[in-house]
Amino acid sequence: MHQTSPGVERAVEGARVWADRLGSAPLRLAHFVLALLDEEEGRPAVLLEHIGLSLTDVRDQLAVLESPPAPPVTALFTAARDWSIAHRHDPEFLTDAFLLAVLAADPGFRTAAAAFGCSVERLERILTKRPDRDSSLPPTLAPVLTEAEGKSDDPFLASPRSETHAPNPGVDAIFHLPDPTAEIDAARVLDASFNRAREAARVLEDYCRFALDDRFLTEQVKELRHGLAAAARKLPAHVLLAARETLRDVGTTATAAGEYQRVSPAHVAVVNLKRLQESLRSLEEFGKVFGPELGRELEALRYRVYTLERAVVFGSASRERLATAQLYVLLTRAHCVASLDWTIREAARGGVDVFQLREKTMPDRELLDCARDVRRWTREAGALFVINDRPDMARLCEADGVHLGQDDMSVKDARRIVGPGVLIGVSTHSVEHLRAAVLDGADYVGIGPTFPSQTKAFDHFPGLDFVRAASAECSLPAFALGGIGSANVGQVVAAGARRIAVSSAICAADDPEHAARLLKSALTREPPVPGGL
Ligand SMILES: Cc1ncc(COP(=O)(O)OP(=O)(O)O)c(N)n1
Ligand SMILES: Cc1ncsc1CCOP(=O)(O)O
Ligand SMILES: [Mg+2]
Repeated sequence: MHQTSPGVERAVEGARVWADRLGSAPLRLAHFVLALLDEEEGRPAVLLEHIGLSLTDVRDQLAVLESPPAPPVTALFTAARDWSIAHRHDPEFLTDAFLLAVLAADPGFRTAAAAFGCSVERLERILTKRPDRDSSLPPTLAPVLTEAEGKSDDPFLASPRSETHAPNPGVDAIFHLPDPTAEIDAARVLDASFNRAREAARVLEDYCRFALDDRFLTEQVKELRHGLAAAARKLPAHVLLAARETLRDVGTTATAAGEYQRVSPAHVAVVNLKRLQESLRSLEEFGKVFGPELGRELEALRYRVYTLERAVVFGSASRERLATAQLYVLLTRAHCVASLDWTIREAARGGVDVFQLREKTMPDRELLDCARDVRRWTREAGALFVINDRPDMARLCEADGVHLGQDDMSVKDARRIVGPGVLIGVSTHSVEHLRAAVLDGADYVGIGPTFPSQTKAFDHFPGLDFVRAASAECSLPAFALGGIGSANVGQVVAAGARRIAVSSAICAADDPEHAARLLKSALTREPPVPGGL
């Protein structure tokens, strides 16, 4: 009677399912391997991924391989048990030992598996930390190393004798702890936390990609996932695998009350950002048990998640607050044909959603008085009010937002003045500026200058190309500006913009309501471009 683990029992049942699925009358060795790989979090799958194999590729190759009929399952059990006794002093063998037994059960199959990277020797070395190449499986199940394996293109197999026992040479020395219980305990936390962090990052990536349609944030999360994978590779697989006992994990049945409640995709993102931070903190702390390097690397990843959280969470709030804002006007009293309050009233009637007070030379006391007036008039008109350049003024006059250029105060410093509830806009002139603004926590961006402007002189115009690039890049509210009027707004919309900011086209118009209406209808006429500004 063999003592197997539930994972092995599931694999034996799964092998029959694979045989049926592939239309094979005899049960073949490949069917066992396919069944073992069905459990993505199981030891065999983790082991193969650790050595750099793609599970999809391995499955595809196994599915078409004409592998030999399997010997009686008791023979496989015996080989796995003997291996487990020899290496783990435990007759109760686990799925990884069973995988080795299956791969070694037939010389032809062993060679075929080695050719696509699943060499018995290579897997065994990782599981046993042994630097030598000789398999310790019983001779019947462990034929000599074949020619085919030595000639493989696989980097792990191409020069087998130069390879040490793990893909990351030297890590065992670093990670080996003198107390095996401490090693297993710490490794078990790391194994679970890596899985948790990887899963949370995947959920977040899906949110950025499919819910936000945000290419830049999606790439940021993907990079983070790769950073996690790179950190995980610094730990030898045998340390993690030896510690993996999901079936005996007391936490798998304990669920918190809120576990199944998610009110929106944004809520899913927030929960998973927290989950990612918590797992990284756990990784960082327990990683320190194995040395300072891993702790430091994981700490850097955790800080990246905080930045990402700000971009995703603040970004979502800004997207919501500015969801319907399409037409934004920069007001300078001297450029208006009549008074500011009349201009605001008329323009708001024509559909202006946001007004910015842009007074570059007004003395502070006058500016604050003016800003307080504009605050009142914009509130009456039901529009948002932003003040240019000056977070201090924004705070004093209770503006809805402040706008900052590349040479103005940083978002971080402005945030300290205006607090969390005030919108911060940032001028951007390139994709690099745009990416930085997203990570800095901007609530919206200005995109420009697009065309030569009567309001401000420029010597460089990122133009419509930048409008196009920006609309493909990020989901933060973005207003194209610079020389935009009724004559060229169509080109801006065609380049992907759904929001614009203008000054002279409305301030200097005899009929600001009509001018605003023309621009607004150009913005709303076109069907929204997917991922457009
Ligand atoms: C909505 C919007 N976008 C860009 C700007 C330009 O800001 P900045 O580059 O700081 O130039 P000044 O306007 O301060 O001269 C803006 N004001 N608003
Ligand atoms: C301040 C500023 N920054 C980029 S374009 C611009 C002025 C926009 O005004 P106009 O719409 O009159 O060109
Ligand atoms: Mg400025």
